[in-house]
Amino acid sequence: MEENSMGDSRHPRVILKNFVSVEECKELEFIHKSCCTVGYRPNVFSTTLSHLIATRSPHLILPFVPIRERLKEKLEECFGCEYELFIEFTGLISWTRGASIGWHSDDNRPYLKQRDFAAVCYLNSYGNDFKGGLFHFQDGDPTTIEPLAGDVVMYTADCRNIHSVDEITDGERLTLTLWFSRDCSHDEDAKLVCLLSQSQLHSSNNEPDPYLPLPASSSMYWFSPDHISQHQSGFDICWARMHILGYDLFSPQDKSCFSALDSSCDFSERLMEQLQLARGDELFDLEFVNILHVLQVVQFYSWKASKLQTSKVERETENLVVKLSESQREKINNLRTTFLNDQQLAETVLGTSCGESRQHSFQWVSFSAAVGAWEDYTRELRKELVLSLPYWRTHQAIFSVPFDGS
Ligand SMILES: O=C(O)CCC(=O)C(=O)O
Ligand SMILES: [Fe+2]
Repeated sequence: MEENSMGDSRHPRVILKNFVSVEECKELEFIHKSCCTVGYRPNVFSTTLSHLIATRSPHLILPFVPIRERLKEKLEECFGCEYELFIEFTGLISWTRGASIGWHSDDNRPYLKQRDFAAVCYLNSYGNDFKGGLFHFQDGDPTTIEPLAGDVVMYTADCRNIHSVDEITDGERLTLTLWFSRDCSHDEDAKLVCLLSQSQLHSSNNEPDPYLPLPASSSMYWFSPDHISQHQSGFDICWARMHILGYDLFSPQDKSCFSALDSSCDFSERLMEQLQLARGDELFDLEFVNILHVLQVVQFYSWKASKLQTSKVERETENLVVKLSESQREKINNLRTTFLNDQQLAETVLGTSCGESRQHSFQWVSFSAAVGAWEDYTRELRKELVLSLPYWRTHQAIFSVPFDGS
């Protein structure tokens, strides 16, 4: 089928090539890998916009804004329903080994009847980043879509577009998925503006540092193979993502409850504790406020590593790290046993044999530069959010506000 053309009216659908830029894909990948929770189905992870607000990272909504706008405009144009649609849901969704979905339409539950259209943006690529995961339409053309970063598929949510996704066999398949509704009572924007207004009030109430993320309940980050044995076997997905990238975590507080054998201490509290990063036999000097804080910086470094390496980093390497002592190592191992209870499973689910050659070489000097660059990035987005929110509240809608004086 030709790009942008509606082809067969019995199966209203559109494929857009390179609709999302490489840089936009990378930024959304950074957000997902530092903020996602376990999803609604086995081996699926998701990041919703309301979750970003709830975990004190509302500024991370901003990178979605221009993409949502362009998608809605394009969809309305292609399907001839200008000014009729509301975004019902926006989310980053990743599927890992074992995830798949059989033939279905996207409005196939009583509580999904408000869905009129779907837009799926592929943020990474079949073959490069994951294996399996091909998208199929049951009838009409095209039948099969090979997900490629930047491409978008849009289709009606009804039974004219029955589709399926093959099982993922390796890697992590990432999409930005939106559903649209004609029913204004399902407008996601109005709900988000309301949540943002509340969180804004909250953060002005003498919060020490509103830039720092706050983890949700630990169960939202716990991956267990059977969904029954919570906290028995499985792993914390934040811990697992850092493990996959070669990091360990150390708790500078000398608390006995960090022993894997001591179950009297509340599990969820440990994620909120101050943490330090370790790598090999080295301990990074900086203390992070909680697991999400470390993870955002680590993922930011992964995103920006190549740039941070080529730019001249003037800072001294010494004083950044110390050698781990024997007892510190032991504490790290205890932590790991608790949070990566099933290390093998974590590596199978979140690790990949795809694209291993693209892993950048690690340097503490450039990591240290990434800490500062992450703070700058966060501060800029915060500023933009604070400026945008009054306009969003007035219009009860989320849109790009041009700050050029107009
Ligand atoms: O990710 C895709 O390609 C489609 C996913 C899907 O069908 C769904 O979430 O309903
Ligand atoms: Fe679907």
